[in-house]
Amino acid sequence: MTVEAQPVAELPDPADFGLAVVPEDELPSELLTLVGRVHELADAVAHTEADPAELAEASAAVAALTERLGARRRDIGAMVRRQRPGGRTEYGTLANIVSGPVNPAAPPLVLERTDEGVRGEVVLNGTYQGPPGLVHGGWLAALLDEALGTAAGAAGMPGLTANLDVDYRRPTPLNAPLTVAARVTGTERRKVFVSAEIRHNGEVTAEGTAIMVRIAPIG
Ligand SMILES: CCCCCCCCCC(=O)SCCNC(=O)CCNC(=O)[C@H](O)C(C)(C)COP(=O)(O)OP(=O)(O)OC[C@H]1O[C@@H](n2cnc3c(N)ncnc32)[C@H](O)[C@@H]1OP(=O)(O)O
Repeated sequence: MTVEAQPVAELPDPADFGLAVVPEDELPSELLTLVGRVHELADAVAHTEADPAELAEASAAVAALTERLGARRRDIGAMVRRQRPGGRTEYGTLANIVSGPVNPAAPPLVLERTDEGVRGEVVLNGTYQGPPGLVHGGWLAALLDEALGTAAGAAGMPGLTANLDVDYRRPTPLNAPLTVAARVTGTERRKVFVSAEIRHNGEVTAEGTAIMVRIAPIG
């Protein structure tokens, strides 16, 4: 395969494209704690059998909190800047639905670079349920997509997913440790070919390939 999608030595600063950038170490620990609590809250709500009076009380408390916290909203599209070992700088979408550190709906999946590509571990709670007791296939595709995109970015070739193919090999359990890994397998002009898989107990439960297309402003 030809190698014409050349990696860039240094990724551009998203601030140059008008996006807000928040250094990771400036995120208040109180916010991260709140995100974790709301993440757990969603699972509790999805599975509660509390009685109606308790539910009404909880609903009023949540509505009050929503109004209070929503009064000062960050811009959609804000990015997080992370300093990595060796002085490397990485950017991610702050409220990314899969890996965003401030998104309570995100598992979140934290992906680290490896010699091969990227790898991370994640546990999906009951809010990611599709079939009874199992992870929803759309969420598995989302995890794969994120890993595939991050692998391309980590290789210095960030882009958008043009095509995603997923094979579901085994049922993926909820509330169990999963590993997600991805790597670049080839390039051709602006196309970056990537592959990824999700494993439980070492066994592949889902795997996928994607074509990421490097986009002009960040190419
Ligand atoms: C550090 C970053 C970490 C990021 C992690 C986040 C991961 C999450 C990734 C996502 O979820 S991205 C969101 C979902 N994807 C999108 O919203 C993309 C929507 N599609 C588009 O914006 C455009 O279609 C796209 C930018 C992908 C391509 O349009 P372009 O006009 O820039 O490219 P063009 O159509 O000229 O195609 C360029 C090459 O890609 C090929 N291509 C385009 N679409 C394709 C497709 N669907 N399948 C196969 N190949 C495709 C096309 O044939 C061509 O190949 P050749 O070089 O061989 O001529």
